[in-house]
Amino acid sequence: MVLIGPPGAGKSTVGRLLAERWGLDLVDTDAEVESATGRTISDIFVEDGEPAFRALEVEAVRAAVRRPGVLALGGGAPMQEPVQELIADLPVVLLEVGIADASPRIGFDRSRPLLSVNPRAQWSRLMEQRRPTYARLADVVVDTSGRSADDVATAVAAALEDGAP
Ligand SMILES: Nc1ncnc2c1ncn2[C@@H]1O[C@H](COP(=O)(O)OP(=O)(O)O)[C@@H](O)[C@H]1O
Ligand SMILES: O=C(O)C1=C[C@@H](OP(=O)(O)O)[C@@H](O)[C@H](O)C1
Ligand SMILES: [Mg+2]
Repeated sequence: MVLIGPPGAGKSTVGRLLAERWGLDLVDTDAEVESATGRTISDIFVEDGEPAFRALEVEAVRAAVRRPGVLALGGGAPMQEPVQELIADLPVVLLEVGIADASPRIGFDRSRPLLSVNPRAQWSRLMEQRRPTYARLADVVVDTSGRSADDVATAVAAALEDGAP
């Protein structure tokens, strides 16, 4: 199964919790890109630009969908058509969050380069653009506002009828 949603929705955290519950591997595309290149997401954005990061992200998804497990995508990954094609046959769960909950979770440090300047406005603008695509791709939507990551994992599992993917 695949987790999508805005930065701060908890995709990486809830993905790890679900993988533990189900005894499956977790692939977090950001972590894969960092370990494949030996560089941080932030350095890749600054030194090579966003298109270079997006190409690496597609390759991480391509490798991940070959094996069973939980796949946590970066927030921008589902906007790429090749990613949409690669995840088309997998159950897709959208983790929803508003700016009020996302903001303290993210803390808006430099680890998310798209949000390093005027982060709250950037987050809101990006999510306005992305929301229709997220909604179109999602089989299940789980609201994370005011819920712990554990509760979110439970809600995702219940929404998928406790069946591991
Ligand atoms: N439901 C939640 N409630 C509170 N904090 C959360 C929740 N989910 C994740 N977090 C925290 O928010 C931060 C961002 O979570 P992360 O999993 O990296 O989100 P994403 O991968 O969607 O950007 C982390 O510090 C994480 O511990
Ligand atoms: O929204 C985005 O475009 C991005 C989100 C990040 O992942 P998270 O959504 O896990 O924070 C990471 O892939 C990169 O900084 C770009
Ligand atoms: Mg993440």
